Amino acid sequence: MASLPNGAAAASSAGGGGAPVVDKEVDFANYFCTYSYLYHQKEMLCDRVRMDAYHSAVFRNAHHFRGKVVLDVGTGSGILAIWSAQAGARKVYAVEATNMAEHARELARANNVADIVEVIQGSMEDVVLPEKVDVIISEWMGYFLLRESMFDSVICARDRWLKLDGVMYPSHARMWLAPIRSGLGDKKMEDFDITMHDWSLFVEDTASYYGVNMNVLTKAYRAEHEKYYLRSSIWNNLHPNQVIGRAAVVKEIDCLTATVDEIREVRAQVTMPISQDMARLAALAGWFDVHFRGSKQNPAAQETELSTAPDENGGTHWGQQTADYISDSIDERLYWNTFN
Ligand SMILES: C[S@@+](CC[C@H](N)C(=O)[O-])C[C@H]1O[C@@H](n2cnc3c(N)ncnc32)[C@H](O)[C@@H]1O
Repeated sequence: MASLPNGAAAASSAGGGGAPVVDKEVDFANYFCTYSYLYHQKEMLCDRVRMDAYHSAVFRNAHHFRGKVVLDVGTGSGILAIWSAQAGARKVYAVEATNMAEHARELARANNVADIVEVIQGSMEDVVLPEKVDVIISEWMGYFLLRESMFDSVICARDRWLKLDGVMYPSHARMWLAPIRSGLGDKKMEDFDITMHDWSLFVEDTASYYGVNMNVLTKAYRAEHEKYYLRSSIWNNLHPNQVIGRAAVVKEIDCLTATVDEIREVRAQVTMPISQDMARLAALAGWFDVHFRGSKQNPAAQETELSTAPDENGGTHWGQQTADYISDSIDERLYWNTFN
């Protein structure tokens, strides 16, 4: 989960927790920082669609967990590790980069699984486990699936620690795009015009009050705001009736075999016929789903799906990412928001 709609990672003054223990670059530090707050973990724990999907996936497939060794990548509050233990795992390594690890430890103790769940505080990339694992479970998905790049850490964990016949939870992921109608594009355009008008007043005032002409910076200011208002996708929670044509899969990922190179860039040629009469194409919306199918050798007894598609019942905290269909650079805007 990313920290805030539209991926704006920010620490809140609410909640406890402390500084992250990993020393990464600045935005990476911000990213980890939010996860050290209980309020933020609670947001994820309150997403019923997300919770129900993982809960069903684990308990309907307890045979994958019974007597097995499990690795939970990014355990956060420890919820997936605790479920794994309750489903019968012999040992669960629960790795968490932030100080949330201490709360996860506390929670495991309070739920009587501390003898099974071993919480390890550290970056997954650096952690050394004493053994290989049968199952890797992780909730690594960001906006439009790849926003946080946490899947890189899962791939790293898989390549280092998963047994050859091991299982990934989730096992598969897909990215979707669909044509939509929305008033958001017009609103963004309006906001952009207001911002530029405000700038011209600022330029006039600075010249008349302080004797310096700022107009030479207008072009740069416009470019900066074009990127913010017009060339980045935004978070949205769409109603299904805003989807005006057929959605298309733009990327399918097998979590057991995917490589970092494979997810570095997503390109697809798709056809999305508009099916609603009189509908104006305003934007494209992107979302994802993941599946829990086990593996070929070790299939799930019951497959589970977690979908973040537009849903009339409110959907998930991931919502959808929308990019206005106003120029030919839509792919660039989705790219920008997904990977930066
Ligand atoms: C989306 S949250 C999921 C938390 C919990 N598993 C759940 O489902 O509620 C991802 C968690 O992974 C942690 N995390 C992300 N990358 C990590 C890494 N490379 N090593 C260790 N922890 C990581 C974050 O700090 C965060 O707590």
